[in-house]
Amino acid sequence: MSLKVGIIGTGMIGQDHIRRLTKVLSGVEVVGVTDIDQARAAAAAPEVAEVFATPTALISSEKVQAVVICSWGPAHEEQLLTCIAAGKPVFCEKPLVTSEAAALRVMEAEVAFGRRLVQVGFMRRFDADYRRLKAVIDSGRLGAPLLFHSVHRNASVPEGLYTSEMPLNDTLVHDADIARWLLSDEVTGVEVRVPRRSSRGGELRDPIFVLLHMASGVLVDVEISVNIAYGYDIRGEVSCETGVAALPNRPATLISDSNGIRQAIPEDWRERFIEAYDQEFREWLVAAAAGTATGPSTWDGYAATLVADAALRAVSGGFESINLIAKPSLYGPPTAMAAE
Ligand SMILES: NC(=O)c1ccc[n+]([C@@H]2O[C@H](COP(=O)([O-])OP(=O)(O)OC[C@H]3O[C@@H](n4cnc5c(N)ncnc54)[C@H](O)[C@@H]3O)[C@@H](O)[C@H]2O)c1
Ligand SMILES: O[C@H]1[C@H](O)[C@@H](O)[C@H](O)[C@@H](O)[C@H]1O
Repeated sequence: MSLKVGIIGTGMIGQDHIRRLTKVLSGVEVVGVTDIDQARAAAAAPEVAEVFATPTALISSEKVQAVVICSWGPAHEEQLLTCIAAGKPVFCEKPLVTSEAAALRVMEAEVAFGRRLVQVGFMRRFDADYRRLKAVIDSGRLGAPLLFHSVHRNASVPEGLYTSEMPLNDTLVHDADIARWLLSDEVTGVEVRVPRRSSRGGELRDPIFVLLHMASGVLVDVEISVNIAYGYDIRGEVSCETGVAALPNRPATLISDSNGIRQAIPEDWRERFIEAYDQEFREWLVAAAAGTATGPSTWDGYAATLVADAALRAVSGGFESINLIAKPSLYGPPTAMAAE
């Protein structure tokens, strides 16, 4: 039997996830869509799907068994709380929410419900290259990790929609989450440096350099560049005591012509992480069909939100510390930092 899913937000990633759920994956049916732009929702809706007037109407419909949230970050809180109140499993695109207070409200509601319902869209955790990198670190054969270099480059970002806070509260959250996950660690403090501004980014602080201090003492440097022009370039390298482990360059067809020999670079996140998104939804569908959620949790979304908040405060210079609440047992054993 197929899981009946409703989609909130039918913009770039909403449309890509509709394609994935209707054309790539099995065991799922998209039965409803909604967007504040009703014409966009209608254009994106698969033939069998109903276009709902509001997120609340979609979430409360008996037709919809589980929900996928692909609206803008600031809209996520209300939609998540409505899903939790309805007891429906929900996949929420990152960022979970855009403030600490909102993250705590969502966590409180899910803990009170008593069962995990929320999976956050940190798709890098489902990427085969990142999974292999983590297996090497976890095996311990290179000794303890000491430094992690994370490079996050976007060719461009949507003009007007991508605001000055977003390098830190929309883009950096991926690097914060992957650092926590790869290193099985928590971020305890953040520093930010703003170098010479790219002339391509208008008023945006771009690029931006972030240093994450982990509870173990590992340092993570992150380059965020969101107007790099040449493609979507994601790199990661972990220096350990007796060796270095890095993400591979993605295999792509080698083109030889009068310009030389070259390999194509992915254009954007859709291309770079296409298999990771497929896998994240495969795993979500299994858990959602059982009425729950696995993978990146509300706790992980909360931790990444605190990093974003601290980074926004650290823009003016200095070190900003992060203080997580004690981890509710719903999200697993206490982390190093929460236990201190
Ligand atoms: N995991 C990833 O790699 C990844 C990639 C892209 C986007 N995202 C995330 O997905 C979300 C959407 O991003 P996008 O690039 O598709 O943006 P987008 O602007 O293309 O689409 C967002 C859509 O949501 C709709 N919307 C906004 N608020 C709404 C509300 N309150 N109710 C109903 N509809 C609403 C908008 O009208 C728009 O159609 C963001 O949170 C973004 O950070 C994640
Ligand atoms: O919403 C997108 C998405 O999360 C991408 O994966 C990231 O690279 C972009 O910077 C961000 O704006």
